[in-house]
Amino acid sequence: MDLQVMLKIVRRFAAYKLLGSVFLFTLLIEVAYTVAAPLSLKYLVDEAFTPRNFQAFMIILFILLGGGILNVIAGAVSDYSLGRLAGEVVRKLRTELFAHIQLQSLPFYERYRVGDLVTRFSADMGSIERVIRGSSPLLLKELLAVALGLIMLFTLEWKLTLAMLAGSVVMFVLPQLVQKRSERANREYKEAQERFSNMIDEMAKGHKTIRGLHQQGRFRMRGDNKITALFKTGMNLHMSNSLMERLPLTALLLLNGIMMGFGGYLIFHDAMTVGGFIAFFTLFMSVGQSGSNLAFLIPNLIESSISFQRIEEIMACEPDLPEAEQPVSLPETSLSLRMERVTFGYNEGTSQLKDISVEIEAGSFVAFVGPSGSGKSTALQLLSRFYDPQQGKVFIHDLPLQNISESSLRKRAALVSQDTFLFHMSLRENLLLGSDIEEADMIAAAKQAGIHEVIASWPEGYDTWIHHEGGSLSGGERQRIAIARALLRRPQLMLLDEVTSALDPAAEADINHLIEQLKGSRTIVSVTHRLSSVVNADRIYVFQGGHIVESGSHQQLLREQGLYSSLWEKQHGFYVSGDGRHAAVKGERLAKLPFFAGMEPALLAGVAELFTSETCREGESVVREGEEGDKFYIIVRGIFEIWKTFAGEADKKVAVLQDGDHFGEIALLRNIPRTATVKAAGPGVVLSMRREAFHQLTEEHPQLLHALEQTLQQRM
Ligand SMILES: Nc1ncnc2c1ncn2[C@@H]1O[C@H](COP(=O)(O)OP(=O)(O)OP(=O)(O)O)[C@@H](O)[C@H]1O
Repeated sequence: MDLQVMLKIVRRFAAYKLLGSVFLFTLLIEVAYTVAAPLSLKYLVDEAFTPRNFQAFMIILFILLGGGILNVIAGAVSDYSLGRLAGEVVRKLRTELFAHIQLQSLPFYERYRVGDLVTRFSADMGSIERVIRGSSPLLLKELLAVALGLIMLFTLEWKLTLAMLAGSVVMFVLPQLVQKRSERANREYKEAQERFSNMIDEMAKGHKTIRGLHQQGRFRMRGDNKITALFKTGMNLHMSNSLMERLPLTALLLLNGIMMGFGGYLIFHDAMTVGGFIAFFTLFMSVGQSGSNLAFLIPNLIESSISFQRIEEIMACEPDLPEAEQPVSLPETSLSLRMERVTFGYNEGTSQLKDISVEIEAGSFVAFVGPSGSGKSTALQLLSRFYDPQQGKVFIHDLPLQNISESSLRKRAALVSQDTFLFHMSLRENLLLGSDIEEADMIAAAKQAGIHEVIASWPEGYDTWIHHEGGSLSGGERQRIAIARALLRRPQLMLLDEVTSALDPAAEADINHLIEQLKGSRTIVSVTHRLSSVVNADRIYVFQGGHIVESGSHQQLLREQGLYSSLWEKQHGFYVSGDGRHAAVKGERLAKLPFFAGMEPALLAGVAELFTSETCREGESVVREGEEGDKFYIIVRGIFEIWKTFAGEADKKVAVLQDGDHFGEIALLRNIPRTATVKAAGPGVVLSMRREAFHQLTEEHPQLLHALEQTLQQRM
């Protein structure tokens, strides 16, 4: 056990001086009584029973009885003071840990997973509490009992006590030898618990994906492995603890032998009375019992000191985004933004943003667009200070972001992200979040976000209880609730991350209309992959590979014929119904696919008719790795992730596709198993064409087949 750790624990007790003193004083009375009681035997036998002295008997009895009553009262006071003391110490530790975790930002939550933190609050705090309430008072009691008992033993018969002490060294030396092993076993068991909790958390949160990708078997296997690890580390811990507990008991047997032998010798040589031996024996048994109780406590103490160290490890994490020493507040006007030569990477050695500069005027509507993974959302996270840049600076209203007080920033700026989190409380509470906003304002915000009618149609309306982080709501509903939640706080700065990605075209048009209305009075930065949403933006920044490669208005960017214009072309040429359930593609759009390039328009119009529209739910797999492929797909709306299995590793997301992308064209040629799984990250609409339908066409127009063969050969 680390002495430093023990000192830190003791220091926590020292903060409660009065309670601590009362506890120690009453404990002393209890121990003194326990130790002195066996001594009465010597006087009972030698002074009262043997000489048949009734008066001495009555005095001893009276003293014993008085001491007993005092002992009972001291015990009750000791229990109360300990209860309060332990409660206060644990409460303070919990509050400090909770507050400290709240100070942390995203990098901390990426380092520590849910299970890591939950285990610290549950198992680790539990073990510390158990030790504070149970083991540490026992430890003190037994230590005092051993110390006082030894003094008494010395007064009774010092030679015998010395002989016993020499023997009892074994009692304490042996457990020391296994202590390191026990500490290691303890740490390993706690880490195994942590890993298991993390897996349960992942399983609960990802149950849709697990089912969607048919991963139950693999998860069961991972679960079995983790349970087996818990079993093995638990067994190891049990064995090392048992060993620690057993060693002193074995040593006690040895000591009994010494006492009988040497004690008998002293009696036979008239160096000790029988009463003295009985008192010595009884007292020694009590001291021995206290000594072995101490040994039983050691595993508990080790466990709690490891738990304490694990909590200290969290407490030692400095917040990644500290508040400035003299933070400034943002004014209540619309706010300008600036990023100056910002470079940022989530991990050391990587850069997701490379030397980017952005200038956003107060009250303007600015969009960040670009391929998936190009860094748009990262830039938004930096603007809302969920991370600090590694190089360069971010300014709001010409104030360095790092100098702005967190409370002012969160009040004036609202980030609406893709992963809306809804709390386990009523919808009303989820919207208001403790603020005293009027009901009418809440409803107005919900109407603006286009969610009021949906909520009003639910039997319990705004009092509907939200379960599973809002998992039973559709992605679009969650997104609109998040927009309403942001709107009703009337922020001057709205940072929107793919807020329309889960909405149908009609709802998307409403939100775009809302943005149009809001701009001017607020500054709006919108990250989106859907370019039709940003045609009216004052300025569009186009991201690629962490750089800003183009910027300007929609018309300017189209004229530049660069990345923006090619993305725009890719996303156009589709027809989508207002409810987003039906889609069709125009022949000229198909001409942009490499294998249809150069085809006659009439022929492409025929190909376009072969497509049928399919809608996909969030988490649904459109194609599954290993399954027979017989369809080719074009994404009309939505974000789709490509997942691949790698032997001996967890499945990996290898790419993300979005509006206008296509996949699975090889299925038009031959029947080979799919090489990856394509899963909808949110609601989506795709157009699909079956191989048989395509082949009917290629029988009449064999050049189609030839073109496709050629393109695929080039790509493979
Ligand atoms: N928390 C994170 N830790 C490590 N890497 C991350 C993290 N978040 C994003 N990335 C990586 O940073 C890069 C940029 O991601 P970002 O989300 O900013 O891109 P994006 O352009 O917004 O794309 P998308 O539209 O797909 O969200 C990607 O390669 C992504 O994998």
